[in-house]
Amino acid sequence: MTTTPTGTAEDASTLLDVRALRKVYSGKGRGVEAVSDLTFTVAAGELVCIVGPSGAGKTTLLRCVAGLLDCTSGEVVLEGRQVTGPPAGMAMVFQEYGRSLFPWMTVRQNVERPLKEKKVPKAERRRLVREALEAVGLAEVHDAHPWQLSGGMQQRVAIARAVAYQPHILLMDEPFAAVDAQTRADLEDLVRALWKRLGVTVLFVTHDIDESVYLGQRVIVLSNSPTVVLEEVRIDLPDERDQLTTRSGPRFAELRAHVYELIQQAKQGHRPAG
Ligand SMILES: Nc1ncnc2c1ncn2[C@@H]1O[C@H](COP(=O)(O)OP(=O)(O)OP(=O)(O)O)[C@@H](O)[C@H]1O
Repeated sequence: MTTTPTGTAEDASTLLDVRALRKVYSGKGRGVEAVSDLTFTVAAGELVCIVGPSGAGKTTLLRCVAGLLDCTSGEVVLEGRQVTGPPAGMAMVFQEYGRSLFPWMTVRQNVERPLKEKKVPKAERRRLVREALEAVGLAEVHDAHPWQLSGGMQQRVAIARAVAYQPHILLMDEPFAAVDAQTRADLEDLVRALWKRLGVTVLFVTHDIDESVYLGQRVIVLSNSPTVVLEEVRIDLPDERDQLTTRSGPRFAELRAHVYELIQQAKQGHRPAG
C-alpha cells in the first residue's frame, strides 16, 4: 500500500496536490533544508514544467512526489490519496537513461518488465509493449539491446516503458539534459505528441528555460534553496507547437524573457513577498 486516503476536499480536476512540502536532509551535526515550503496543484491532463536554478531542489521535489523520499513536513496527495511510497498510477523518466535500462535485456524486455511486475496478462503485455514502441518510433529495434542504440533512442525506450505502464501521471526529471540539441528537440516533440494522444498528466522538471516554455501549459518557477514557488507562469501559446514557428514567435520571446528574469532573481536570492 503506497497511498492513504485524505479527507480534504479538492477541486474535482486536481490530480496532484503538493501542500506545504518541506524537505530537510539530515546530516552530521546539521540538516540541509533543500525544500522550504512548496504548494501547488496539477490538474488531470495538464502538462506542467518546473524550472529553477541549479540546486533549487527540483530533484528533491520530484522524488518526494514520486514517493521515493519522505517529506519532512507537508504532504503530497495524488488522486485524493496521500503519497507514502511509489504510487501505482505514476511512472518516472530519469535523466540517466543509461542507468535506468537493463543492459542485458532487449528493448522489448525492458519495456515489458514493469508490466510483468504489475501482473498484466501476457497477451495484453505484448500489445501494450508493441503500441508503446510504435508510439516512440522504435518498433523496428525491439530485439536490440540498449547499448546498441544511441542515447536519444535509449531515452525513447525509457519513455516507451513509462507509457506502456499507462500511468495517470508521468514524472520527468531533466530527461533530455544528456542528449544533443537536435535529439532533444525531437524528444520534446515526442513528449507533446504523446501527451496529446494519451491524455496523460505530465510533470516535467528542467533547468532549460526555453524547453519549459516550449513544452508547458504552465511553468512553475522555483526560488533557490531552501525552495518556495516564485511564480506560476501560464503559457498562453497556441496548442499546436513546432520547433521553428513557436520558438521564433514574439509571445515565446516574451514568456522566455519573463521566466529568465525570474530565474535571475532566484539566483540573487529573491523570494516572493509575504
Ligand atoms: N542526499 C542529500 N543529502 C544532503 N543534501 C542534499 C541531498 N540531495 C540534495 N541535497 C541538497 O539539496 C539541495 C537541492 O538539491 P536538488 O538535487 O534537489 O536540486 P536540483 O534543483 O535538482 O539541482 P540540479 O538542477 O543541479 O540538478 C542542494 O543544496 C543539495 O546539495
